[in-house]
Amino acid sequence: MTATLIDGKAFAAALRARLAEEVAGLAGRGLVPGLSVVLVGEDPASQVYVRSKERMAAEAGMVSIAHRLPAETAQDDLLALIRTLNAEPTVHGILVQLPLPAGLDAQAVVLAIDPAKDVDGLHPINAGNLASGVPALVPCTPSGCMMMLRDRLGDLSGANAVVVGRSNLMGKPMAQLLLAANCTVTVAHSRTRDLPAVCRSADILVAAVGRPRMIGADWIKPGATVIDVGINRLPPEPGADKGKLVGDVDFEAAKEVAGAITPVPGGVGPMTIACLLDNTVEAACRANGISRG
Ligand SMILES: Nc1nc(=O)c2c([nH]1)NC[C@@H]1CN(c3ccc(C(=O)N[C@@H](CCC(=O)O)C(=O)O)cc3)C=[N+]21
Repeated sequence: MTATLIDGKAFAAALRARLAEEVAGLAGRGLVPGLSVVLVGEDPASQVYVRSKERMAAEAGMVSIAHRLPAETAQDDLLALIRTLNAEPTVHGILVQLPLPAGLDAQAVVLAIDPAKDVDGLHPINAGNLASGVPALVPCTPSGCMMMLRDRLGDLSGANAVVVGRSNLMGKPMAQLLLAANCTVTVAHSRTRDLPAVCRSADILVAAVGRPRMIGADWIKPGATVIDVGINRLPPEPGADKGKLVGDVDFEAAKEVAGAITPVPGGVGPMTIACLLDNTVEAACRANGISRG
């Protein structure tokens, strides 16, 4: 069996095209959605993502401003920037790129963000609303995964979904969204007993552990839908300057067993950025009392 490829890159491009139309309509009414991305330190991978977010926001007709701060930035200075962005009416979305350099308290920074501008959906108000079934700003990566699952499977009711990974940014909100879609949800992690057997019970398998190619073919139920959230850079081959980007799933092996699978790159990553733009439009509309169609 050879799996259907879930083309996140194409899906994201279509979503961004729809957003560009919506943004053009909003701009005609004098509202230009604005996103501020805060990047502390010089992590090269983070710099690539932040540039990509800026470019795609601009292509969708939105304003995106990156704030680049040195790794030695003091906690109070970072909090002061967040407070300035909270008070700035042209900024509708604030994203602080994680992880922060050592010495900075990410929890305190997230708490300082106005929940209405928290386009990462990390503030406890948004996380709590999601868990309570109240409309919330939902973390971008899980939203992108849900869009691809709904597109592929339609109704998810009754499906056995296994999420491997329990981070606040991905595993936990993913589990909440799957639960809200009436799946039977298992959240597995590094201490789970017999992880391969747990994964093999999944009709929907979402891998978000950050271990390159950990999930092999024999961990996958034949015909399952596999969403690979991992973005792992392998060490470069001799002579190459950049290592290969791989997921948490051994794609070449898994595609012979799964019913459908997302590739890395070109799967969840591009959807994350498109959903970030969607959240920014959502925040801008809510701030201005505009209901989206
Ligand atoms: N507060 C916060 N929110 C985030 O959402 C967040 C973060 N911090 N810190 C870093 C991670 C990483 N992340 C990615 C987004 C898009 C791609 C992406 O588009 N990847 C391309 C390939 C990019 C490449 O070639 O390097 C793809 O998968 O096709 C990757 C990674 C968001 N993150």
